[in-house]
Amino acid sequence: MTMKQSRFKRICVFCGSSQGKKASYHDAAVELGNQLVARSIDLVYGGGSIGLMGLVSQAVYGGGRHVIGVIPKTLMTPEISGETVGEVRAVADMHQRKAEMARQSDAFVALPGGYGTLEELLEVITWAQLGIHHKPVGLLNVDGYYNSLLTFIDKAVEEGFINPSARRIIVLAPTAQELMDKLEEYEPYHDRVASTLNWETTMDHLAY
Ligand SMILES: C/C(=C\CNc1ncnc2c1ncn2[C@@H]1O[C@H](COP(=O)(O)O)[C@@H](O)[C@H]1O)CO
Repeated sequence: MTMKQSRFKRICVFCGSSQGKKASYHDAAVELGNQLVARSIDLVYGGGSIGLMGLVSQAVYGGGRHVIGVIPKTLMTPEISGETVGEVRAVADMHQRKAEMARQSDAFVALPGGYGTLEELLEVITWAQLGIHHKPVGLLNVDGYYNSLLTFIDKAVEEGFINPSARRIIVLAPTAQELMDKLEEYEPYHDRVASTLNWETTMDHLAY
């Protein structure tokens, strides 16, 4: 398959350190890895080989692309996180990990996952809302896994806690191919107030 040159060099994937119960989660992780390979995009992720994290990283590495696993030293043992394929970047803690993953990437994609995935996803959405970065944030809603989160977010919009224009920060699709196509077209979100904020001292490395 010939593919147009992607606008992205590296994409950061957040996903479960478990595989979940449905084969569709497993399949989506492999399919996302294959999409990155087909589009000549490298992977940044949380390191290790467990759960969906292992599946997506092995698909990208096996397809010949570069993989960067950013992992806190405490989680680096094979008993806890397994082996990382590709390049390992050891960091001091979870905060440094997220900053480094964000710094290294041109976009973010979340697959199904638990608390860790949700926290990573919501942080990059919040950072986009505040104008800390202008990188696309994709949500791969495999088998409607995130429907209840999306319903909650719509409720927060309705109740006046999320600006309707900020709802579009989340780029949503049910398959990896559709999501990647949408991310390629995404126009960065800009908030009038956020655009006046100056994050340069700590966050200028995130500018897209
Ligand atoms: C100590 C335990 C698990 C350690 N496993 C992890 N290894 C690597 N990265 C992890 C781990 N746990 C969380 N992460 C990060 O959060 C996301 C996955 O978390 P989730 O809660 O499984 O959704 C992932 O993107 C990583 O960056 C306890 O068993």
